[in-house]
Amino acid sequence: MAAKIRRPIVAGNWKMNGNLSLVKTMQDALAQSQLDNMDTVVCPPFTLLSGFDTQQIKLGAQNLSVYPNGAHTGEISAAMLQDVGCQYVILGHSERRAEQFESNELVADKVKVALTAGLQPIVCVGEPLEVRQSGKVFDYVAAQLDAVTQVISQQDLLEVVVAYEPIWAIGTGNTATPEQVQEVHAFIRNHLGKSCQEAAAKIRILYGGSVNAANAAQIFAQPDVDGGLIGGASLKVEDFLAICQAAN
Ligand SMILES: O=C[C@H](O)COP(=O)(O)O
Repeated sequence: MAAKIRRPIVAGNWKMNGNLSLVKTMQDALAQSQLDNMDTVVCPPFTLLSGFDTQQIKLGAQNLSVYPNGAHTGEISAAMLQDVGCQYVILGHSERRAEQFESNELVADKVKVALTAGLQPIVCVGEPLEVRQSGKVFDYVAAQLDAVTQVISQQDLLEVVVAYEPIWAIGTGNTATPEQVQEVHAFIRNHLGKSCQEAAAKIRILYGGSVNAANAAQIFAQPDVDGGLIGGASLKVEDFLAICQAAN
């Protein structure tokens, strides 16, 4: 396999899980690991963000408000995420698109807010099962990407991380095959290249959807896969470390 020019990332999306005890065990385990050739990012719920030592761990949030600080009850701003040491923020996760009715346009606006604040967005895209069965995966993913590229500059696109997460693979154990993953990742890279050729070469594209310690290495070995966005397995310290090792 040819060496990859892009630095791998593995991000653990805890979703609405975890507690202070898991923060401590994850923090201690990652501090002792020697994952020097990659970026390891933990994305716990907002309430646990300040429990991590950002000297040792890269932190990400799972969402941000499209608004700046002010009278927006229940919202968390980009400035607040920076204040607790976040470098990344997951945006457009399919669970938020479905449960919180986040449109392509709202996700794109949030990406712009994150970039303006100096946070690196991890932008999630990916199709539901019926779209895959109808053969329209590329059209679906292209529309999600285009909403973002229409509102940000080519320079800002270089700071974006994309996560391809087919919805049918999330939390189901039905991991996409390495061939299915590579096919869509190559499409994403090529499609982004139409907006910015430099981005096509440099942008990091993660796969998410039932990645575990057993299947990570084979998925990460695909040429256009630069790491993973990990859900369930990121809550188990040993499994998460094993997945990170596979990327390292
Ligand atoms: O953000 C993470 C993804 O939704 C994947 O979740 P999963 O690893 O539990 O399938």
